[in-house]
Amino acid sequence: MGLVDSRYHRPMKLGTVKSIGWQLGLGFTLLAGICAMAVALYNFHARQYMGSDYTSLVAVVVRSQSHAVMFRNALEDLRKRPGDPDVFSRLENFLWRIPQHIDGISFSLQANQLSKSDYHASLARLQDVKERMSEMRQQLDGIILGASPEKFLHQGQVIENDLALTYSMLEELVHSEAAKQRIVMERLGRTISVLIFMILLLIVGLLISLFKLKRKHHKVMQLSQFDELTKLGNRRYLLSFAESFCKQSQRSGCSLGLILMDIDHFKYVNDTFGHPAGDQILRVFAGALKDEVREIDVLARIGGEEFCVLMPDTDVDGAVKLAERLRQKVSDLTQQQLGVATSVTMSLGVATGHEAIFKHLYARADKALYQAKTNGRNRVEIG
Ligand SMILES: Nc1nc2c(ncn2[C@@H]2O[C@H](COP(=O)(O)OP(=O)(O)OP(=O)(O)O)[C@@H](O)[C@H]2O)c(=O)[nH]1
Repeated sequence: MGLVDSRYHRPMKLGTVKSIGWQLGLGFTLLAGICAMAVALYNFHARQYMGSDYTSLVAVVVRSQSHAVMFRNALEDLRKRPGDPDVFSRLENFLWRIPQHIDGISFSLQANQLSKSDYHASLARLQDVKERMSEMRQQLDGIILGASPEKFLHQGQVIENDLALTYSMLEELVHSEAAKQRIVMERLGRTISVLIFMILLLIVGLLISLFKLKRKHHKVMQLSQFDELTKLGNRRYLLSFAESFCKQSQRSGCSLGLILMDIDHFKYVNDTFGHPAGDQILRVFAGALKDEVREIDVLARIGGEEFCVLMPDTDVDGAVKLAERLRQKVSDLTQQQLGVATSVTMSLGVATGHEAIFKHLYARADKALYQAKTNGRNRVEIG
């Protein structure tokens, strides 16, 4: 009498749980890594376009183009009305405003992170125009005092041509960059959608895996605590209640009862009718016990043909009464009920008390069971 016969218990599948945990962790890390790399790569590729405001840059360039046109008109007016003070003041205004716009455009080009090589030549030409305009301001002072405007007009026409050409080149550049930005933004939108989809997929995958893991864990717990043949709890199941029942009995002062049961001459049954018949008897036997015990009692199969009932709040009289009832019920099982052409009896050992340690209660019941066997079997003894 003693330990569980390992031949009749399936091994726990703890390895399965561990491997699922591994797969889960690895899958999550891989996906998270891929997502992070995709975002980082795209950010690097698209950073030139992210912070650029091409709409306002286009507006600045277009406005500057209108300055060039107005400057040309003012030059025309000077040609037609060389002494008109109104024309002088318009020209003065342009010679002051256009360089300021050139500074504004230079700043906007640099701030919008365009590729320097794309706008370098235009910028150099604008700087040159700016310098030439400061010379023209001095020339205009001379014209106001009566000098000939011919040189001024010629230089003004060259500058106006340079400005028109440079601004149209810049407009083309900014438009093409704005088109690229639109494409990048569209791609970015798609990438974000894909990422969100992947994250959702990841969450769903995780939830499914967690659900499966929980089910496997439940199954492992079942396998590790229950006996497949009789569907009763096993020794581990019994022990999971035993110590707390002992503590509770000590605290409440109520007696804890334990009945150990062992089928008599079961080896003979096996040898005579075969193992499948023995299994059948064990199943019927377990069912008969189950019908008799209270819900609060812990019924377990703790060995091959060895069973026990742990009963909280049960004194010796109550325990012996139940033991006798069980013994009677088993010996009354008919051949029809058993499904085998034989009858079955069992020996029982009873122990009750307020033991602090379950092992001590068990040892007393075990000793009583041994007494029942040696005193002729099919009987109850108290330990
Ligand atoms: N069919 C079947 N037999 C089992 C199972 N578990 C243990 N046994 C058998 O139960 C028998 C127990 O034999 P013993 O320990 O000699 O005890 P016994 O023949 O019942 O004799 P006593 O206990 O002294 O009355 C062995 O033949 C085991 O193989 C099981 O799950 N199924």
